[in-house]
Amino acid sequence: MNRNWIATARTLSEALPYLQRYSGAVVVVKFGGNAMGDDDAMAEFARDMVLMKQVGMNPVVVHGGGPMINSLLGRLGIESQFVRGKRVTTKETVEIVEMVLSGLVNKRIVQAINDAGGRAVGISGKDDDMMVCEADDPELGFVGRPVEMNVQIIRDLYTAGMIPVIAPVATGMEDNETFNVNGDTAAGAIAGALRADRLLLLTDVAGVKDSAGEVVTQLSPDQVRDMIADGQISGGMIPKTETALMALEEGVRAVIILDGRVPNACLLELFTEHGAGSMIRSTEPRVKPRGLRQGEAGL
Ligand SMILES: Nc1ncnc2c1ncn2[C@@H]1O[C@H](COP(=O)(O)OP(=O)(O)O)[C@@H](O)[C@H]1O
Ligand SMILES: CC(=O)N[C@@H](CCC(=O)OP(=O)(O)O)C(=O)O
Repeated sequence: MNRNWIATARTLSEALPYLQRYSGAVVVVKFGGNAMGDDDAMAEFARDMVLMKQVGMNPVVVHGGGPMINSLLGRLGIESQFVRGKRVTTKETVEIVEMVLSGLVNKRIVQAINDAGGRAVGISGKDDDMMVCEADDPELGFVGRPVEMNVQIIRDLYTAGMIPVIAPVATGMEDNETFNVNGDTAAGAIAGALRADRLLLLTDVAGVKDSAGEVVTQLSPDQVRDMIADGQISGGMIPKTETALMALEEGVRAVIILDGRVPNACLLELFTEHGAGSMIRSTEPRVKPRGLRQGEAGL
């Protein structure tokens, strides 16, 4: 018998406890612009989402698209400026941001998931007033901080068999303003409001690294706070880990920061003993299941 077939059968068999464990689980996946890569990488990500849905999980995709916004702004002769990881967003820029995120990037992901056999529906925080924001910081202009979440639309979509794909653009409380929301912030707010079982933050590093450059596979919120305080966590990893802490406080069971450029990163994390990246959670250590009865909670 072909050895590859035997290995494939074993891999499927080994995935059984994880498939049981995650049946019905809500998994919010933040797909950052840097993790998106080329068409092949996009197609692979889409297949992972469709597989998760097929085996009974409820994936919810929240995407970024910072590099794509930079590119269009550059072509228009507008310089990109960031303060503490967030884009300074003028009234003019916010139009470009919405065009790129709700248009180009959102529909590219929707199309890839549909091509892989799923049923993706693209929305932004504006749809059904899902995410209502106020200004984050006057220095940043039209950058929003979510203050009111109405996530029933997301539940309706995944209950009906669809995969929601969400652009981090939102409505303001007054004057019909449009706000640009950092993708990590939006994913954390959505995962928190859904009380998601998992929040996966796909980025372009292997995980949270310590001062020796080693990925720390398991972290408690206190360890994360210490690493921010002593400078081991810096730059773009600060808003990411702060988002993780906030999501945990709101009831998300665990947050994983992982490298989205690794093939099948989400499947590797969810369906193998190996796991991937850095898991941040409050209580028990990272225990992998030995085999659960159908319907038994194991998260
Ligand atoms: N302790 C750390 N572990 C890993 N990455 C870190 C750490 N501290 C700072 N970083 C930086 O954070 C970056 C990830 O944040 P960012 O570039 O904003 O990601 P994304 O664009 O995917 O949202 C890494 O590329 C790395 O340069
Ligand atoms: C306020 C703010 O910074 N918004 C981000 C939204 C996109 C994003 O977060 O994209 P990545 O996940 O690819 O970085 C921006 O304008 O770039």
